[in-house]
Order: sequence, then structure tokens, then C-alpha cells
Amino acid sequence: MGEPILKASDVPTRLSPNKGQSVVKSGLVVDGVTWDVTCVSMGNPHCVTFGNKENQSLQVDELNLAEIGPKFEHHEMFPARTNTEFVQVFSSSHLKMRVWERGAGATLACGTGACAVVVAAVLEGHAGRNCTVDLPGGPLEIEWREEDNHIYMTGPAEVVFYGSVPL
Ligand SMILES: N[C@H](CCC[C@H](N)C(=O)O)C(=O)O
Repeated sequence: MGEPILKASDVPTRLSPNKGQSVVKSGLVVDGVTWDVTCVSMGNPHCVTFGNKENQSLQVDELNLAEIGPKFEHHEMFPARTNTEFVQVFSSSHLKMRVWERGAGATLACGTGACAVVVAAVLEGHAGRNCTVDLPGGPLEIEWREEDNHIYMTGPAEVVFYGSVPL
């Protein structure tokens, strides 16, 4: 999947860099709640959160994505809008995420999002560089390899539906 881009202005985010040029576990106020976010570009912008000031450890199934997702997507701190991943930590090698995709909404899977989640988990100290990431559509294996800084994603491709479009 290539290398993550962490420089704030390249993600892009208007949040101030707080770790070198990156934004790591930084406060983002959404509807009066301060969320801890890490910003990563995989060629597209991602805002990854593991919790907020009221709830440090998310139970991602309890979130109302349709309500909060758009508020992240269109937040003024993201000039190109953003994809947002909400993450629950089971262990240092097992994470669960739900995603709100820019321009699409809640989806069953997002490969770049799963990669961004592992980068953020490593930077925030939640997990190691090899993780299983559970998504609504199934698990992905993600490695952020130290030797080359590249991210490797392994997982199946599944048929989810058939359709036809009259032209
Ligand atoms: N579906 C793609 C990512 C699309 C993200 C798109 N919503 C964007 O804003 O770039 C994936 O699995 O990586």
C-alpha cells in the first residue's frame, strides 16, 4: 500500500503538528466533545480515533456513525474532507474498526483505512506493527514494515452482491 504520509499539511489537516510534523493523539472538538485523533494520509486523508475525553476506550458497535461521521468528514480542520476510522483495541495485535468514508458514508471495508489505523495505533502506542484489523466485512492482516516503511495488506476479496444497470 506504500508509505504513510504524516506531515500535517500533506494529509491535509489544519490541526497543528504535535509530534515532529505529524498530528498524533491531538484534540479535535466535534459537537463539544474532544476526540483524540491521529491524522494519516495513504494517498487519501484519514482521521483515526481510539477515543474521546469522555470515553477513552471506544466500543465501536455503540457509535452512531451516521450522526458523527459527517461531522468529522466536513470538519473545518480537514480542508479536503476526511475518511474517519473509529477503533477499539482488543490487544496489541488485534483491533476492530468502523469507518465513515469521505463521499460514501459507512462502508463494510476500507483498505487504506485499515492501513491508516495500524499506523495510528503504532504512533499512539496501542499496538505493534503486525495487526489483525476486524472490519464489518471481515478481517485484514496489516503490517507496517520497519525496514522499508511500507504497509502490507493481506486479505480475501469477496463477492458482496451482483447487480445490473440498464443503459
Ligand atoms: N475504498 C478505498 C478508499 C476510498 C476512500 C475514499 N472514500 C476517499 O476519500 O479517498 C479503500 O478501500 O481503500
